[in-house]
Amino acid sequence: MEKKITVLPGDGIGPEVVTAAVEVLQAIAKKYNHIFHFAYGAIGGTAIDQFSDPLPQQTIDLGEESDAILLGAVGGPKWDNNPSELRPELGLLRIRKHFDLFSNLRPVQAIPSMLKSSPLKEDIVKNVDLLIVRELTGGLYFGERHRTHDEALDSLTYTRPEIERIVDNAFKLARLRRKKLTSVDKANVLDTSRLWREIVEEKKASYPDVEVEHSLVDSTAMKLITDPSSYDVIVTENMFGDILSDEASVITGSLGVLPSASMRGDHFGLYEPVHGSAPEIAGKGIANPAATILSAAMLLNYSFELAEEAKAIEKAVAAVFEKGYFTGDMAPKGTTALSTNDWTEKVIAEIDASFVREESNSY
Ligand SMILES: NC(=O)c1ccc[n+]([C@@H]2O[C@H](COP(=O)([O-])OP(=O)(O)OC[C@H]3O[C@@H](n4cnc5c(N)ncnc54)[C@H](O)[C@@H]3O)[C@@H](O)[C@H]2O)c1
Ligand SMILES: CC(C)[C@H](C(=O)O)[C@@H](O)C(=O)O
Ligand SMILES: [Mg+2]
Repeated sequence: MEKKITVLPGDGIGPEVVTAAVEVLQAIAKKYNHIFHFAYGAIGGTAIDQFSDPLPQQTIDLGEESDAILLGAVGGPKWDNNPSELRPELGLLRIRKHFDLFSNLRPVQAIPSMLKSSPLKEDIVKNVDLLIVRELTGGLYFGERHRTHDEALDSLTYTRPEIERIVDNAFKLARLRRKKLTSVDKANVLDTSRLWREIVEEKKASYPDVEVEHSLVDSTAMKLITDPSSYDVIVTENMFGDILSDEASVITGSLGVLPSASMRGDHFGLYEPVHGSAPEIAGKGIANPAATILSAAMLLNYSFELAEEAKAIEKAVAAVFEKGYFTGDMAPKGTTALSTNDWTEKVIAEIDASFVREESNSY
């Protein structure tokens, strides 16, 4: 298979974790005889520095010409006092909107070897396998806004079609999993949430095999920590999904392992870790690349329908954790943490080794 991937490293640790993921994709291409063309573009703070624009037209054009986008992270203190139209984060919001990537999938799985890295009790996290489906192109992030010296406005709007498409998407995903859908809102206060809840109730009839519950976002935040294994698919609006997904990283022990896929309903997608640019550790070569490597696995699975290759990456990552290799964010006390490069090499070695094993099994 021959495919074109746009790579947008971004800021902070973005370039470090993206380099790791590209190396893993190259290893997969070599082993499975695929050709992946990587075309690099600018986004975020580095794009502001080079082009005075957090999402230059060249970057959009690259994305248009490619089959998928792999992104690192944007943002950092250097640009924190910029005017709102020159913020790195705006590049991310604009690329999501431009490509209509309304469905952001954020899986959270606690694999046994990670359990010791979680501050939560092993009993609580051991069976967690949930998927947050976050609406990504509406809500507060894209509402009418205004700012004067003494007043600021951010508005939260959702239309029926915007809610319908993400809710449908979540029901379909729940069907492929354990068939339980938790819709998270703040319907005791917000009108957008009441509309959201009404639509989930209407849609329920089309998916009679899926069990549905409604849950208020504040108590969901609590239950996500006290009883995370009770969730299968969680569907929610943009801002709630942003907050709950960072919270869910506590289950796995680090933000550095949560991947994501942002989809628009066909095979095209943008893949990025849930975490940000972690400026305080940038340039040190110690960032955890697992989230971006696992995002690359999602890319292979969803955009290229290469399920076996995606599985090979996931298995390799799990095997590296299983053997007790961790970067600093996850390494248990008293153990030596691996650098980003060394940890990535372990993953590539696992991919190579498993491939040799499978090849020899076939004779
Ligand atoms: N998708 C994105 O590009 C994205 C997402 C979130 C935040 N941001 C931006 O990132 C900047 C920093 O934000 P923040 O500090 O609130 O969030 P962050 O996710 O960058 O970092 C939160 C904490 O997690 C740690 N961390 C994150 N990823 C890690 C990794 N791969 N390995 C090891 N440790 C990791 C950081 O060191 C920090 O302690 C801000 O400018 C913010 O706007 C960007
Ligand atoms: C950087 C920011 C705009 C972004 C968001 O809020 O969507 C980030 O936190 C994320 O989770 O991808
Ligand atoms: Mg976030």
